[in-house]
Amino acid sequence: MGLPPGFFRKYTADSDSSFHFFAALHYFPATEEDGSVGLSKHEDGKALTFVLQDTVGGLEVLKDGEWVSVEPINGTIIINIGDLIQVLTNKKLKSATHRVVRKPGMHRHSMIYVVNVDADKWIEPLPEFTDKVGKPLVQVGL
Ligand SMILES: O=C(O)CCC(=O)C(=O)O
Ligand SMILES: [Fe+2]
Repeated sequence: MGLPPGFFRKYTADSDSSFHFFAALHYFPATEEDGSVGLSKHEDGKALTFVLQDTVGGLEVLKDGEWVSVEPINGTIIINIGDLIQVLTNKKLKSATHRVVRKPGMHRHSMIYVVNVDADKWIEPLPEFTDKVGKPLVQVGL
């Protein structure tokens, strides 16, 4: 990204207010009654999400208007860019739209670790990612 090592440390100095969190998720098998939506399409709102999924699959990412399956690869962790990083980088790094589709007859498990920033940090595009006027494309206060 062209930023010095440790640059983001100042955004997570106060771990009490940044409230990173871990969650273990269980998706039940799809049924005719309930359908197959596990998580409807969304973008992650914080800084980063680390996702560890089992071998069932079902995580999909929207790429050029098409849903692409994020196939489970043993021993890998998926890192999702969240909205906060998208804003800081002025959309150079994109917060991907994704969803989880449940499969018939299969329980799915995943674990997520969400990295946030401190509650009092102002989030707008960093000068390194703006034009000469420094004009942000979007601005969010958290
Ligand atoms: O369960 C997964 O694989 C992804 C979960 C997810 O996208 C989320 O919790 O935001
Ligand atoms: Fe997500």
